[in-house]
Amino acid sequence: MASKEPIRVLVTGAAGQIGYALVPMIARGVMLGADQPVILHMLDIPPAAEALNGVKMELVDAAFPLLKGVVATTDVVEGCTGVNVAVMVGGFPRKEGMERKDVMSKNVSIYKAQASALEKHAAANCKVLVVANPANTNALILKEFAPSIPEKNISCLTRLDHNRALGQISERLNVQVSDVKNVIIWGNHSSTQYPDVNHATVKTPAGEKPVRELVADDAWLNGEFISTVQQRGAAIIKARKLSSALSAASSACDHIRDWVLGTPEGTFVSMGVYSDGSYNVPAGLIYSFPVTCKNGEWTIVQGLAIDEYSRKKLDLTADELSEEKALAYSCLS
Ligand SMILES: NC(=O)c1ccc[n+]([C@@H]2O[C@H](COP(=O)([O-])OP(=O)(O)OC[C@H]3O[C@@H](n4cnc5c(N)ncnc54)[C@H](O)[C@@H]3O)[C@@H](O)[C@H]2O)c1
Ligand SMILES: O=C(O)C[C@H](O)C(=O)O
Repeated sequence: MASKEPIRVLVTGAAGQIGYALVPMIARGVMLGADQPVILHMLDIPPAAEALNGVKMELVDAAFPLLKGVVATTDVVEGCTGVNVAVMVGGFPRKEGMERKDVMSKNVSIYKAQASALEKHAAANCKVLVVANPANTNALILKEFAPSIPEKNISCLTRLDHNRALGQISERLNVQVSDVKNVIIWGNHSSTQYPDVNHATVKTPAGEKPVRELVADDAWLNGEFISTVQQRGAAIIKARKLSSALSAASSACDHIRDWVLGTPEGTFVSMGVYSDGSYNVPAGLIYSFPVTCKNGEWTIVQGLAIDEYSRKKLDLTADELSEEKALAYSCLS
């Protein structure tokens, strides 16, 4: 059987800690499939060039059968040329005690510059995932400064929050995480996000049951559960003195895999995507919605009932994103 053509995957910030966890996952087929050859493009900035070269040496040493080539560069044009998937991790991470807004000005100017490079040099139909914070707003800036990239091709990572929500429910109910599905992260990848279990279910021997019915503790679901998921990034920073890396890398693989290869029938996942006004979320924000994916395209799940409690939470996180958007533009001007 003829083998598939390699897919070129760009990872920016590849010498950083998420990059170090992510590139071996991609080279092993975790992101695009066990039969899909890949060529890795790794981009970082000149102060990280030596470390980046060290990562390249380790990729060679690991002798990954699917890895058909490695481009390790500090030249943004070389990094972006011909890429089919771009995972944008490069930027300055939040440290203990910093608010996400503190990292805004540094990161939005990077995303403005890299938008132009991707627009000019990436493959047509390149799919872009922004991981670096503020993830939704960096993705929005990338979209606005790369007007020829279709908006459906630009997304940001909230799958980590989604997976965190699955993990919390699985621990609480003592069930396999793979038996929990259809949690939703609405809004911003920040502490205003709304982790919603109102449509989530668990596979049980007696069929699928609603999470709310099985947990049978609305005070926990509306209180500690939500704040644990919202604050998980900060809790990891406090514990590790570094922000999450292996879980972020793994969730980035989940995001791209489902986008490219499709979501299982009856399952939805959370992705930060350009709002079309669904669920009365203002158009023109990158907002996390429940989506299904098929044939390489995501579609927002429509028609889910939103109660009054949820409505307020959807609006609160939208308001924060509108403020971030204004702040980002003020940083750029
Ligand atoms: N969306 C999420 O779920 C999520 C989760 C965890 C972390 N993050 C964010 O991901 C980003 C990366 O985190 P990390 O822990 O890997 O940070 P890190 O500091 O270890 O790595 C970042 C890398 O980016 C590089 N870099 C800086 N400017 C760059 C540029 N202009 N072009 C290319 N590379 C550049 C740095 O040299 C560094 O190697 C941070 O913004 C962090 O807050 C997001
Ligand atoms: O919260 C952060 O700044 C880190 C990261 O976005 C995370 O969610 O782990």
